[in-house]
This record gives sequence, C-alpha cells and structure tokens, in this order.
Amino acid sequence: MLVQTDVLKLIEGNIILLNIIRIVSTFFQYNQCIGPDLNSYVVLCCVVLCCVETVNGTTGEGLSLSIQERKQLAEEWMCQGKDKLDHVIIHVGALSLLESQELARHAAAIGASGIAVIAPSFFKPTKKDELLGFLQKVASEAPTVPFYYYHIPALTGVKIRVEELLDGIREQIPTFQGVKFSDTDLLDLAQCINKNERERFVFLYGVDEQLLSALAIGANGAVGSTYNYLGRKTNLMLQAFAKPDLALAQKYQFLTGEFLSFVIKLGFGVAQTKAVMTFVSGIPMGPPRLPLVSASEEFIAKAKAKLESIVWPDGD
Ligand SMILES: CC(=O)N[C@@H]([C@@H](O)[C@H](O)[C@H](O)CO)[C@@H](O)CC(=O)C(=O)O
Repeated sequence: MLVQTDVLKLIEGNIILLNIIRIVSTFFQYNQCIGPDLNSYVVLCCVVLCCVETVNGTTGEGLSLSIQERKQLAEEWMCQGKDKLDHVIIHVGALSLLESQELARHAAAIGASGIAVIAPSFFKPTKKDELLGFLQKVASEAPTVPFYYYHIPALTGVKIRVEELLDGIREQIPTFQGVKFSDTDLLDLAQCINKNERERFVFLYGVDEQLLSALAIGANGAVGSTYNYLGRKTNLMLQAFAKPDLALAQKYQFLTGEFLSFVIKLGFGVAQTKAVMTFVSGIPMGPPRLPLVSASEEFIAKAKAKLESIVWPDGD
C-alpha cells in the first residue's frame, strides 16, 4: 500500500512532493461527465491517494469541440468532481493562441487545479523558443494556475525534445509544474527527470502499455485512456511496483499490453476507446465527432471477448 507522503500536493501553486501516484484520465465529452470507473477511482483513492482528472484532452476530443463546449465541459467536471477528485487539470491547448488564452482564463476563473497545453499542430513550432513563446503566452493568462506541457508528438507532429524545452523553463513560465509525457521516447523522459531533480517537476506518463518502464525511470504518475476501463488493474500494478513486487507489476503490465496489442492490430483509437469504455461501464459514451467514426460491431465483439478472456493476477 502506498503511503500518505506520496500524495500530490498542490500548495500555493507548487507541487511540493510527489512520488508514485495514480492519476487517471477521463477526457469525456460534455454529455458523459461521469466516467465509468470514476466510483472505483474514488474508492481507490483511499488507498492510492490522489485522483486527478484531466479534461478536454485527446480521449475527450477536446480539439474537436467548440470553445463553448470546452468551457461547459470544464465547468461540469469542476462541479461533478467536487469532493470526489483531488485535482482537475483542464487542457486548454488550441491552434489559435487567442482561443487558448481564453480557455486558460476560463480555467483559472472556475478554479481549475492546473492547465495543460499541447503544441499547436497546423502551423507548427520548429524550435524550442517558438514553442516556449506560445506556451508562455497561454500560461501568463492564468498566472496562479500550475501549468503542464502536454507532449504528444505522434498527434501534434511537434517533436521538439522535452529535455530541451525544460532547460530554463521556469524563467519563462513561473507556474510551470510538469509534463504530460505521451511519447515512447524514454531516453527523453529519463533525461528530463535526471536533469530536473532539483525543480521537482511532475512527469505524468501517457503511453499506458509502457507505464511500468516509465515508473522505473522515475515518472510520477500516469494519464491515459485505458485507465478509464483498466484503472483498477493499473492501481494494482502501481501498488505492486511500490511494494516492490516487480514480478507482479510486470504481470499486470504484460496483460494490459496483451489487450492493447490485440486491439491495436484491429485498429485502435479514440473511437474504439469509447466503445470499450461503454461496454465495460454500461454507460454510453456516445459517438466520436467526425472525422472520427464509431467503432464497428466486429471490433466491439472482438475487444469484449479479448478483455473477458484475460485472467488477472487478482483472480478477477
Ligand atoms: C494517442 C493516445 O490516445 N494516447 C493515449 C494513451 O492512453 C493511449 O490510448 C494508450 O497508451 C493506448 O495506446 C493518452 O496518452 C491520451 C490521453 O491521455 C488523453 O486523452 O489526453
């Protein structure tokens, strides 16, 4: 069992201590404001300490929503998460700097615990200073709200190394707290962690099938789509890792990987994630928004059968 000192503490805008924590990601659209596994997250919070919601990111198709929808969703999460979630981080990234700034001001006004921003991905920054300039102009609109860079190069196409970005970042963005690191480049992650020990930045890992490797390097937590339906299993993996019982932790990681490897071969993205969330929870997640299209019945049947066939170490 994890200990009290592992809690992510946001005090006066500073994260002062963070070790192994559980952070979940349910980035639902506005008509699905309570996640399927949310209750279990809340219960598990007693054991695993810290429950953070990140809103309007990739899985919630934040970039496909209108500004008004994004604000509405953020407000709803703040409301529904009250007394259930420890922190609500709102993703406010957008192609338009003005829209991103507007969303940052809105997040601050509704009392978000943090804001996260991806790199703009149509006209892309190609150098560190260009990216930093954009992030700084968004962060400065919410000067008391902890700021996270959301690194997801597979989707943004912006491959500026985070190690480079972090060098001196607090001078430009005093509220900078950490990175949502959704990339498989564990060398970059390791260098970030190694070089920034003193700053105590937070590194939330976002490639769920590789979380155990990221934890071994020093990632502080995780934000990812699979925690919406494999949150309990991931918590058991985190507990095994903290114990430490590496063999047990590996079993959980391998089984999560077995499922993901299976569905990835079928074609797996946000639409399919929503389908899995729906059949696991019984709560309809609704269709994705074009250009994404709903998962096929064939996918759903195969994914369901695969998930049900997995025998987890806890016997469930
Ligand atoms: C590209 C993508 O969707 N990545 C997911 C992962 O959780 C991913 O679905 C998982 O590792 C399976 O490959 C997350 O990093 C995205 C995420 O947390 C978000 O919704 O913002």
